[in-house]
Amino acid sequence: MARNTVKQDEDLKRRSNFEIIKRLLTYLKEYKMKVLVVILLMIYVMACNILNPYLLKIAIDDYIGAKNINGLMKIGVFMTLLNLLAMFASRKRIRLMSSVTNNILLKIRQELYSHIQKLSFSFFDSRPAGKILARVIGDVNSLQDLFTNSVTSFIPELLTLICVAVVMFSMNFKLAIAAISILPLLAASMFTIEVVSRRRWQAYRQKRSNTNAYTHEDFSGIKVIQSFTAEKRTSKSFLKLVKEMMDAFVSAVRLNDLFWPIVEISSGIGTIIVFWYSVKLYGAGRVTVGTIVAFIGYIGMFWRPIFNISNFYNTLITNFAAAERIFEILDIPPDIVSIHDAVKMPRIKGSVEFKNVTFGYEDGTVVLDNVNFKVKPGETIALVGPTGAGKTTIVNLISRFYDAQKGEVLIDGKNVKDVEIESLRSQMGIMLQDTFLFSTTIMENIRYGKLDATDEEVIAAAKAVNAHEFIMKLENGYNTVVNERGSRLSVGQRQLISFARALLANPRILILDEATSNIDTFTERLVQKGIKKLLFGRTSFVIAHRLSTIRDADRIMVIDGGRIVEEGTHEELINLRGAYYNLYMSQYKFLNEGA
Ligand SMILES: Nc1ncnc2c1ncn2[C@@H]1O[C@H](COP(=O)(O)OP(=O)(O)OP(=O)(O)O)[C@@H](O)[C@H]1O
Repeated sequence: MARNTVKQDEDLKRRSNFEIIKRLLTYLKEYKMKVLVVILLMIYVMACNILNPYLLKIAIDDYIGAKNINGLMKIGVFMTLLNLLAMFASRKRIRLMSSVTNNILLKIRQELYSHIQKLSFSFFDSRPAGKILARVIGDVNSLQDLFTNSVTSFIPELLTLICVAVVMFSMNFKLAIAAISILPLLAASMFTIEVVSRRRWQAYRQKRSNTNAYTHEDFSGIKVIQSFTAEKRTSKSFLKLVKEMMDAFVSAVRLNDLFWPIVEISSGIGTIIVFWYSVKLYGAGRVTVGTIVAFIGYIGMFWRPIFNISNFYNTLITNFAAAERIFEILDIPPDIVSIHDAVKMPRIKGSVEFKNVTFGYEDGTVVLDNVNFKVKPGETIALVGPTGAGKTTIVNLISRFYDAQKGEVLIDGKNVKDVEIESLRSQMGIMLQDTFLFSTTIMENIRYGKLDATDEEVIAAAKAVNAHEFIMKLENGYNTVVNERGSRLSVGQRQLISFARALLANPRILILDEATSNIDTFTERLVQKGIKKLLFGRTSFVIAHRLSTIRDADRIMVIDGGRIVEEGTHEELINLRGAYYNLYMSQYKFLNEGA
């Protein structure tokens, strides 16, 4: 998948209008009864609007002229009731339709959210989080107008248009043809605008997404920005992105502004044609004055729905780009999925084997090159090697975050591709270097390891990894709320909490990317003890940075250039005087000896 950055526009496949409309309509299907009621209510309101002038005409001509107070009262009461009802109908329509729209938006958002959660790491590798956020929030919001006002008004407007056209054609065929003669020209102009406008709206959304992604990235990295006093530079980049977004918006809106003049001019020309032709027909004695007067009246009624339908079309174009962006994500198939007849992974005993595994993140690159190893249940493996060697990649394949291009990854003799992903991952504990804590209480953060754990179980896990003591010293103990990512805690404290979380999950295979950060000796001891407790009784892979962890491991695998270059215990490898020895001499000995 091509990689996208915050400042770069995304590539989007263009879809046909028909495809988008069809797909949007599927969301309305579930609410067809409600939508029908909304349409009927709208038709009622429109009929009232059409009837009002007629009733007024009767009141003036038949009752006021004839001084018929009784008749006038009756028609007055009738009109009041009719319009009161129309008012209620309008309110009901708005409420009903906004509830339908909100439900649809909720559904689309949920669909997007749960779909994105199923997508593999490679999807997230390929685009910044802010751009994903822009689609789930911004683009879905854009559909609101489309559903609330446009979809339902389209049908009544079309009906009105058809009714008026039928009346006009039945009154005088030739005049009716004259009245609609301008329509093909109008349709052609609209179509031309649509093609360009759609592209411009898509460009605007791309720019908006870039700004969103940049802001997201910027605020996530605000500490780095401030510590390198890069505020001015980032502000400049932000301004540039915002300006690009604004320009794209202006360019799209400018085109939209052409819509109304075109419709107005067409309506004007249409009316002039009817006038001119009526005079001609009247001169030839082929039409009465009454017909001409009625026709002029109907021309107005004919153009109003055209105005409204054009408005609908305009909204459609403006928001098609959002729909396109939403559907694009929904249509990305997750590439790491359970196969059709996947079996549930039984309780894992813990043997792990790599058989001729070759893997690259992108086509044509090789990160792991024909890797082979076997690990027995309960063994602790320390993965060491220079940066970029492929250590994280190995553990990524064990958890099946990516699939190997060649070879097999076997757990208890079963290929990870043949088992249900959930049953596999639920038995694995993955602890990343950068401990991720959510902005909630410490209790809830630990409970993340086992959602149904009782408070007592949470506390027991915290005690086991020596986290209890420091937690109790916090102002609200386990109910202390940590900031986003846990930034109010020290690195060591965050690690201890993540150990408790992992211990609570009680995984059969543990993957630990050991943090490198220096912490005070006291916390370091606690962390070391915590690690020991965690590793006990389960197969573990530790991307090790502490000499103590490496020494305690049953086996050390030295990875370099995507291959296992040495394997053995600390002593064996030191005696070998090879890659590990060199690594040890250059890194671990001096950095970790004191730990
Ligand atoms: N998501 C990714 N997409 C593309 N390439 C990647 C990705 N993750 C890692 N790589 C590349 O794969 C190679 C191995 O990376 P890996 O993260 O496995 O190294 P590592 O041994 O864990 O390094 P470190 O000790 O620095 O964490 C590196 O060249 C890296 O640039």
